[in-house]
Amino acid sequence: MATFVDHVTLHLRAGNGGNGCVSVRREKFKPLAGPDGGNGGHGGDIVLVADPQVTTLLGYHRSPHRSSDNGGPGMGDHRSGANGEELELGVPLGTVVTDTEGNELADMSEPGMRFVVAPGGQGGLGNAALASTKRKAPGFALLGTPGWEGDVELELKTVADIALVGYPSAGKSSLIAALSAARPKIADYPFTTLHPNLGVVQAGETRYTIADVPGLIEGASEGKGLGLEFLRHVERCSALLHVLDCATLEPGRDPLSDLDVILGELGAYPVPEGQTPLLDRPQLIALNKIDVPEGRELAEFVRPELEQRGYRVFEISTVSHEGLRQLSYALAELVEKERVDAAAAPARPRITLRPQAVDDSGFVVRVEGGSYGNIYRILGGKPERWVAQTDFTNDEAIGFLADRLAKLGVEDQLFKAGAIAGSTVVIGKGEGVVFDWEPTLTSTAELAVAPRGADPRLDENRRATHRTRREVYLDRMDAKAEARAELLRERDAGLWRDDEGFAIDREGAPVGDAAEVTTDGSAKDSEA
Ligand SMILES: Nc1nc2c(ncn2[C@@H]2O[C@H](COP(=O)(O)OP(=O)(O)OP(=O)(O)O)[C@@H](O)[C@H]2O)c(=O)[nH]1
Ligand SMILES: [Mg+2]
Repeated sequence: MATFVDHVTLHLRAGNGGNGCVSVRREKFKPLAGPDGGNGGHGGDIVLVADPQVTTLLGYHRSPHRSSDNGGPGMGDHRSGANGEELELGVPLGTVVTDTEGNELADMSEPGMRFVVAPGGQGGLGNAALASTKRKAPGFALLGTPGWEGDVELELKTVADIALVGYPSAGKSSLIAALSAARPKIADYPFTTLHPNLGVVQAGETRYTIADVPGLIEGASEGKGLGLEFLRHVERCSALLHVLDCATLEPGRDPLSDLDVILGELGAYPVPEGQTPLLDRPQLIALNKIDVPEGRELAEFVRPELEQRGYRVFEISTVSHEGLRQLSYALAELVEKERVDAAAAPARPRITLRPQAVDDSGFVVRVEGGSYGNIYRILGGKPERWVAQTDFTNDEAIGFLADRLAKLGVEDQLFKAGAIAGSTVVIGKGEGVVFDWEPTLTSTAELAVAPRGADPRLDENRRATHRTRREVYLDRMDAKAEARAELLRERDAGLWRDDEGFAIDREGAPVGDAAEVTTDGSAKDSEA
């Protein structure tokens, strides 16, 4: 069974960048002749290309996982790794790309349009490229960054010059089959067509496309029948052809009231901003099934009224092919006019070609409370990429990262946010990379004054100033003096006893048999 797919979720993984290489050139008599590690190659991008040859998203429905090649690693002797090959995915014209939250990323409406949906990772620099006058022989290289990985939604919105609209079984599919090479399913029950069919019509010099859309019923714009789901296909067509059934046997239906219902539904459909409301687009009317005698009578009966309402009306039969030629030429004329108008109209604003504008300039420090105190989270394109590029088993690489972060101003911002030495710092979203922060700034003066309003000195590690220390000293001296005076008073009163509990007489000599052990000092003296 043919499945129609107009909506798929693609799972993408763009190639990772290759790692840079650490290598030192060796020459005869000169074993350390400078760094020569090459750069890693870039990972391949995944690119969506609007391709008129592709008509369906079915291939992506069947295999939604796509990935592009990784970049090759750098090598010694200044050899760079190969770039990963770009993966091009052809999508039909009219494919709208959205992220998983439903934000539109790109509208693949023009043939050949390219959209980098998943950028590949960056290749890491080799140690040759990292050498500078200060760091003549780097013992590290940068890692390649991972390619973009995630899901995007593809939705096919039919783009055609003319959309056929009408009640179920009005003969829309029959008409497209009669006018073009399209062979949709035709049957005598409502909602035979479950997905739009596209047909290409050649009328004289003009070639145009028509879309056969599933039948509309009352309430379609609120989602009744197959309505809402399919009105969005009408949204992308520049003109409408109403197909009205003149031979229906259903009670209570006639071409005029059918038209009013359809117009009501089209009018209630909210088109996206910047697009012409459906009813403001050019419309023609085809009165179908005039091969049936009652049908022809009815068509002739309603025709004047429709013309009075300003429509061009065609009486046709998809069975006998009566009236089809005039209709196809009239449509061609309309399409030509639309094309001229569209060319004259100011160009529509260009659409975004990147998933998000890559904001590489800045970063933010976010303070998050945690069970072990505040966590300082650094978010930003550069810091996050730099972390991904760092080989954390290599101290030199870590030092390089620290220098880069400091140069970007990350340290200053951490101070401002109130971080102190030993604070937990996380770079990146989610788990990120966690550090115990060791400020690399050398000036302690800077350390002390930096966190305005949140001076760590006010908290635990308070260091006494000269003055307070003096005060404390004097206090202590006073207390000592007082204690001594008290002691002397007690001794004078004969109350005082030494540690062992012996009373001491006025001269300071112990009383009784404790003579040898009065004090440590006197015992030592006697030993010596
Ligand atoms: N007698 C006669 N029957 C027709 C004509 N056009 C279509 N039919 C019949 O009407 C029925 C419905 O035709 P479809 O072309 O499937 O109608 P549809 O508008 O595509 O219907 P849905 O896909 O359900 O919306 C079929 O049985 C056709 O054979 C016509 O000009 N004359
Ligand atoms: Mg149909």
